[in-house]
Amino acid sequence: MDGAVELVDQTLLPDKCVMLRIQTVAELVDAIRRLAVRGAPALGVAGALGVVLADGDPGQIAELRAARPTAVNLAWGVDQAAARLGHGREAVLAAALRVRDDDIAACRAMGERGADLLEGDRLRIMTVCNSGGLAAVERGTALGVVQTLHERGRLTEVLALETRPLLQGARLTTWELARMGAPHRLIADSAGPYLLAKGEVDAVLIGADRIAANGDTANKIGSYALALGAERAGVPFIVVAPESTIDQSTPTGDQIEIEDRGADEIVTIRGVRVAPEGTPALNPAFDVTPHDLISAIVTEQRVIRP
Ligand SMILES: CSC[C@H]1O[C@H](OP(=O)(O)O)[C@H](O)[C@@H]1O
Repeated sequence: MDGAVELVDQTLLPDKCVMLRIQTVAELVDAIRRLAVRGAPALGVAGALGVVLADGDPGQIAELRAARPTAVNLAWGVDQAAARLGHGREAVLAAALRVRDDDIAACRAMGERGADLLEGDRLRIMTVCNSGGLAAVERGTALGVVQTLHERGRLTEVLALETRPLLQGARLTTWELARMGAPHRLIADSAGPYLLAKGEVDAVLIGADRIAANGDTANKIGSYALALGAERAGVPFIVVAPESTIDQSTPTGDQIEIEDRGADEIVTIRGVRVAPEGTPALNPAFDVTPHDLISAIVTEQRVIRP
């Protein structure tokens, strides 16, 4: 890190792969808020590296830590680096790079553990949003399990929800699956529960933004609907997330703050208005899946049965 944080501007994918060179906390906060960088583990790494850019300024560190509320990883990553502030810039940088390197190792371990957990040699996997390397550093969480299954020759296909309103599935997950050569089809969000009911899916794999102490899990809006559909269809519903996403200080999902991202993302698609001018909208960016609808939580260290 030569005084800058470099990251892919995910708002431009899949059309353009452009690297952003971030040199100030203000630039990083903006990138986080507009989802140029997004995904819980990636936010943790960005937050940790952002503490180096803050150069000890407590106001900038506080603003960085609060840039998005739901993914616990952002605050956790900031805290990991900030804990070394009294030991000089090099110590803070070393802590931030450790967050990055630990995430790389964690995603590979989750991929292995998740693939080992699943039974069957020709698996049809459904997923929502994006939980690949773009949402982490490399390989990702739920999509890291998909990549491991693919590498082991055990993947039939991925059914990826487009993931309205910001289309992380349509734009990012398909882009990552195409790059890894994994067979996939894109579906409308509302087709997910129906295809589960039709027996088209062997397992649902999702990432997570915050896992409460009782296992209730906040993830992209639409996850809860898949959990309900999976439960009724008797299909395993598996959360894949690093230990840093588990928040023991939050007792249940009721205490998880769900980010509301405003009406514009609902009434427009990529800048084109799709509802009458002035249409009011509600835009919770996440929902909470109760622990009793979750078959297993796979981390880099263990499989948890909530
Ligand atoms: C690997 S966890 C990624 C997680 O973050 C996403 O949210 P956003 O795109 O708003 O950052 C989504 O909830 C994914 O499951």
